[in-house]
Amino acid sequence: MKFKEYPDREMLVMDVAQQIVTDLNMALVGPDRVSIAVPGGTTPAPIFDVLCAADLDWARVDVLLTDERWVPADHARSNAGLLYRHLLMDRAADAHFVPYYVEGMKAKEGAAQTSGLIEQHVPLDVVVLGMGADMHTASLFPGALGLSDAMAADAPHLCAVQAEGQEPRVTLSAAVLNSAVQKHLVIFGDDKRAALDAAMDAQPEDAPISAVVQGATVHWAA
Ligand SMILES: O=C(O)[C@H](O)[C@@H](O)[C@H](O)[C@H](O)COP(=O)(O)O
Repeated sequence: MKFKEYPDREMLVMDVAQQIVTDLNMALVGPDRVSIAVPGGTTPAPIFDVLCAADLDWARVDVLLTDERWVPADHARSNAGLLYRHLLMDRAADAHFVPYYVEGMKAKEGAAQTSGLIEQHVPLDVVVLGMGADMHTASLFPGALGLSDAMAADAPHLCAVQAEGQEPRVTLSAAVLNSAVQKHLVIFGDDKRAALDAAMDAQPEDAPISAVVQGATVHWAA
Protein backbone atom coordinates (compact mmCIF):
# COMPACT_ATOMS: atom_id res chain seq x y z
CA MET A 1 0.00 0.00 0.00
CA LYS A 2 1.43 3.35 -1.10
CA PHE A 3 0.43 6.45 0.93
CA LYS A 4 0.34 9.88 -0.75
CA GLU A 5 -0.32 12.87 1.53
CA TYR A 6 -1.35 16.17 -0.10
CA PRO A 7 -1.03 19.75 1.25
CA ASP A 8 -4.71 20.34 0.51
CA ARG A 9 -7.80 18.67 -1.01
CA GLU A 10 -7.57 20.64 -4.25
CA MET A 11 -4.09 19.28 -4.94
CA LEU A 12 -5.33 15.77 -4.18
CA VAL A 13 -8.29 16.15 -6.55
CA MET A 14 -6.12 17.32 -9.45
CA ASP A 15 -3.51 14.62 -8.91
CA VAL A 16 -5.97 11.76 -8.50
CA ALA A 17 -7.92 12.81 -11.61
CA GLN A 18 -4.66 12.89 -13.58
CA GLN A 19 -3.63 9.51 -12.17
CA ILE A 20 -6.95 7.98 -13.25
CA VAL A 21 -6.48 9.41 -16.76
CA THR A 22 -3.00 7.87 -16.87
CA ASP A 23 -4.34 4.52 -15.68
CA LEU A 24 -7.18 4.53 -18.23
CA ASN A 25 -4.89 5.53 -21.11
CA MET A 26 -2.50 2.73 -20.13
CA ALA A 27 -5.37 0.24 -20.22
CA LEU A 28 -6.69 1.69 -23.50
CA VAL A 29 -3.42 0.73 -25.22
CA GLY A 30 -4.99 -2.72 -25.45
CA PRO A 31 -7.51 -3.56 -28.18
CA ASP A 32 -10.54 -3.98 -25.95
CA ARG A 33 -12.81 -1.96 -23.73
CA VAL A 34 -11.63 -0.89 -20.28
CA SER A 35 -13.59 -0.84 -17.02
CA ILE A 36 -13.37 1.53 -14.07
CA ALA A 37 -15.35 1.28 -10.84
CA VAL A 38 -15.88 4.46 -8.85
CA PRO A 39 -17.52 5.18 -5.48
CA GLY A 40 -20.44 7.35 -4.56
CA GLY A 41 -20.69 9.45 -1.44
CA THR A 42 -19.50 13.00 -0.93
CA THR A 43 -15.76 12.65 -1.60
CA PRO A 44 -15.37 11.89 -5.32
CA ALA A 45 -17.53 14.58 -7.01
CA PRO A 46 -14.68 17.12 -7.37
CA ILE A 47 -12.52 14.40 -8.93
CA PHE A 48 -15.30 13.52 -11.38
CA ASP A 49 -15.72 17.21 -12.26
CA VAL A 50 -12.09 17.25 -13.48
CA LEU A 51 -12.08 13.73 -14.93
CA CYS A 52 -15.15 14.24 -17.18
CA ALA A 53 -13.22 16.76 -19.31
CA ALA A 54 -10.23 14.49 -19.87
CA ASP A 55 -9.36 13.90 -23.54
CA LEU A 56 -9.35 10.10 -23.72
CA ASP A 57 -11.22 7.43 -25.69
CA TRP A 58 -14.25 7.47 -23.40
CA ALA A 59 -16.30 5.51 -25.95
CA ARG A 60 -14.22 2.46 -24.98
CA VAL A 61 -14.62 2.99 -21.23
CA ASP A 62 -17.21 1.14 -19.13
CA VAL A 63 -18.03 2.97 -15.89
CA LEU A 64 -19.34 0.98 -12.92
CA LEU A 65 -20.16 2.00 -9.37
CA THR A 66 -18.41 0.26 -6.48
CA ASP A 67 -21.82 0.24 -4.86
CA GLU A 68 -25.29 1.72 -5.06
CA ARG A 69 -28.03 2.66 -2.68
CA TRP A 70 -31.18 0.84 -3.82
CA VAL A 71 -33.01 3.95 -5.05
CA PRO A 72 -33.85 5.32 -8.52
CA ALA A 73 -31.28 7.52 -10.26
CA ASP A 74 -33.40 10.64 -9.65
CA HIS A 75 -33.35 10.05 -5.88
CA ALA A 76 -31.06 12.35 -3.86
CA ARG A 77 -29.25 9.33 -2.39
CA SER A 78 -28.50 7.70 -5.76
CA ASN A 79 -24.86 7.16 -6.68
CA ALA A 80 -25.92 6.79 -10.32
CA GLY A 81 -27.45 10.25 -10.02
CA LEU A 82 -24.12 11.51 -8.67
CA LEU A 83 -22.34 10.14 -11.74
CA TYR A 84 -24.91 11.60 -14.14
CA ARG A 85 -24.38 15.03 -12.50
CA HIS A 86 -20.58 14.95 -12.20
CA LEU A 87 -18.91 12.32 -14.38
CA LEU A 88 -21.07 11.17 -17.31
CA MET A 89 -20.97 14.54 -19.05
CA ASP A 90 -18.59 16.63 -21.19
CA ARG A 91 -16.15 14.27 -22.97
CA ALA A 92 -16.97 11.46 -20.53
CA ALA A 93 -20.58 11.48 -21.77
CA ASP A 94 -19.33 8.99 -24.38
CA ALA A 95 -18.53 6.44 -21.68
CA HIS A 96 -20.84 3.46 -21.14
CA PHE A 97 -22.37 3.39 -17.65
CA VAL A 98 -23.52 0.11 -16.04
CA PRO A 99 -26.45 0.97 -13.72
CA TYR A 100 -27.45 -1.39 -10.89
CA TYR A 101 -30.86 -0.17 -9.68
CA VAL A 102 -33.81 -2.00 -11.30
CA GLU A 103 -37.28 -0.47 -10.87
CA GLY A 104 -39.75 -2.87 -9.28
CA MET A 105 -37.06 -5.25 -7.99
CA LYS A 106 -35.65 -5.66 -4.49
CA ALA A 107 -31.88 -5.25 -4.05
CA LYS A 108 -31.33 -9.01 -3.80
CA GLU A 109 -33.19 -9.71 -7.07
CA GLY A 110 -31.53 -6.80 -8.85
CA ALA A 111 -28.06 -7.88 -7.71
CA ALA A 112 -28.70 -11.43 -8.94
CA GLN A 113 -29.91 -10.13 -12.31
CA THR A 114 -26.96 -7.75 -12.86
CA SER A 115 -24.21 -9.85 -11.32
CA GLY A 116 -23.71 -11.90 -14.49
CA LEU A 117 -23.32 -8.73 -16.58
CA ILE A 118 -20.35 -7.69 -14.45
CA GLU A 119 -18.34 -10.79 -15.42
CA GLN A 120 -17.20 -9.08 -18.63
CA HIS A 121 -15.69 -6.24 -16.56
CA VAL A 122 -13.58 -8.48 -14.29
CA PRO A 123 -10.71 -7.93 -13.78
CA LEU A 124 -11.38 -4.23 -13.47
CA ASP A 125 -8.72 -1.97 -14.97
CA VAL A 126 -9.15 0.75 -12.34
CA VAL A 127 -11.00 0.99 -9.06
CA VAL A 128 -11.40 4.13 -6.99
CA LEU A 129 -12.51 3.46 -3.42
CA GLY A 130 -13.97 5.62 -0.73
CA MET A 131 -14.01 4.70 2.95
CA GLY A 132 -16.06 5.50 5.99
CA ALA A 133 -14.71 6.24 9.46
CA ASP A 134 -16.31 2.92 10.42
CA MET A 135 -13.80 1.24 8.08
CA HIS A 136 -16.36 0.29 5.43
CA THR A 137 -15.60 0.62 1.74
CA ALA A 138 -18.07 0.42 -1.13
CA SER A 139 -21.09 -0.94 0.75
CA LEU A 140 -19.08 -3.51 2.66
CA PHE A 141 -20.24 -2.26 6.05
CA PRO A 142 -19.09 -3.96 9.29
CA GLY A 143 -22.00 -5.93 10.71
CA ALA A 144 -24.12 -5.61 7.58
CA LEU A 145 -26.46 -8.44 6.61
CA GLY A 146 -24.83 -10.08 3.60
CA LEU A 147 -21.31 -8.86 4.41
CA SER A 148 -19.78 -12.33 4.80
CA ASP A 149 -21.19 -13.41 1.45
CA ALA A 150 -19.85 -10.25 -0.23
CA MET A 151 -16.39 -10.79 1.30
CA ALA A 152 -16.18 -14.49 0.37
CA ALA A 153 -13.70 -15.55 -2.32
CA ASP A 154 -16.53 -17.10 -4.35
CA ALA A 155 -18.96 -14.19 -3.85
CA PRO A 156 -21.29 -13.18 -6.69
CA HIS A 157 -19.87 -10.15 -8.52
CA LEU A 158 -22.68 -7.93 -7.23
CA CYS A 159 -24.10 -8.52 -3.76
CA ALA A 160 -27.07 -7.14 -1.82
CA VAL A 161 -26.30 -5.93 1.69
CA GLN A 162 -28.34 -4.31 4.44
CA ALA A 163 -26.51 -2.26 7.05
CA GLU A 164 -28.12 -0.97 10.24
CA GLY A 165 -29.96 2.29 9.60
CA GLN A 166 -29.10 2.30 5.88
CA GLU A 167 -31.26 1.78 2.83
CA PRO A 168 -30.79 -1.57 1.06
CA ARG A 169 -27.65 -1.48 -1.06
CA VAL A 170 -25.79 -3.47 -3.69
CA THR A 171 -22.01 -3.65 -3.74
CA LEU A 172 -19.28 -5.11 -5.88
CA SER A 173 -17.80 -8.01 -3.96
CA ALA A 174 -14.42 -7.69 -2.27
CA ALA A 175 -13.08 -10.09 -4.89
CA VAL A 176 -14.19 -7.87 -7.77
CA LEU A 177 -12.77 -4.79 -6.07
CA ASN A 178 -9.50 -6.67 -5.55
CA SER A 179 -9.39 -7.71 -9.22
CA ALA A 180 -8.50 -4.16 -10.25
CA VAL A 181 -5.13 -3.63 -11.91
CA GLN A 182 -4.91 -0.10 -10.47
CA LYS A 183 -6.48 0.64 -7.06
CA HIS A 184 -6.88 4.07 -5.49
CA LEU A 185 -8.36 4.87 -2.07
CA VAL A 186 -9.33 8.53 -1.60
CA ILE A 187 -9.86 9.76 1.96
CA PHE A 188 -10.13 13.18 3.54
CA GLY A 189 -9.68 14.09 7.19
CA ASP A 190 -7.96 12.84 10.32
CA ASP A 191 -10.81 10.52 11.31
CA LYS A 192 -10.54 8.45 8.14
CA ARG A 193 -6.75 8.38 8.35
CA ALA A 194 -6.96 7.07 11.91
CA ALA A 195 -9.63 4.56 10.86
CA LEU A 196 -7.39 3.28 8.06
CA ASP A 197 -4.52 2.83 10.52
CA ALA A 198 -6.84 0.97 12.89
CA ALA A 199 -8.15 -1.19 10.06
CA MET A 200 -4.68 -2.61 9.47
CA ASP A 201 -4.85 -4.36 12.84
CA ALA A 202 -8.50 -5.43 12.62
CA GLN A 203 -10.28 -8.49 11.26
CA PRO A 204 -11.57 -8.03 7.69
CA GLU A 205 -15.19 -8.42 8.73
CA ASP A 206 -14.71 -5.66 11.32
CA ALA A 207 -12.73 -3.52 8.87
CA PRO A 208 -13.70 -4.38 5.28
CA ILE A 209 -11.35 -1.74 3.88
CA SER A 210 -8.45 -3.93 5.10
CA ALA A 211 -9.55 -6.68 2.71
CA VAL A 212 -9.28 -4.51 -0.41
CA VAL A 213 -6.61 -1.88 0.29
CA GLN A 214 -3.58 -4.08 -0.41
CA GLY A 215 -1.75 -2.83 -3.46
CA ALA A 216 -3.74 0.41 -3.48
CA THR A 217 -2.41 3.92 -3.53
CA VAL A 218 -3.97 5.79 -0.62
CA HIS A 219 -4.52 9.49 -1.39
CA TRP A 220 -5.05 11.57 1.75
CA ALA A 221 -5.56 15.23 2.58
CA ALA A 222 -6.60 16.71 5.91
O1 LIG B 1 -22.30 4.70 -1.55
C1 LIG B 1 -21.42 5.25 -0.91
O2 LIG B 1 -21.61 6.04 0.03
C2 LIG B 1 -19.97 5.03 -1.28
O3 LIG B 1 -19.70 4.28 -2.33
C3 LIG B 1 -19.24 4.69 -0.01
O4 LIG B 1 -18.47 3.55 0.00
C4 LIG B 1 -18.39 5.88 0.28
O5 LIG B 1 -17.21 5.82 -0.50
C5 LIG B 1 -18.06 5.96 1.73
O6 LIG B 1 -19.26 5.82 2.44
C6 LIG B 1 -17.42 7.32 2.04
O7 LIG B 1 -18.41 8.28 1.80
P1 LIG B 1 -18.03 9.83 1.82
O8 LIG B 1 -17.19 10.06 0.60
O9 LIG B 1 -19.37 10.53 1.74
O10 LIG B 1 -17.29 10.09 3.12
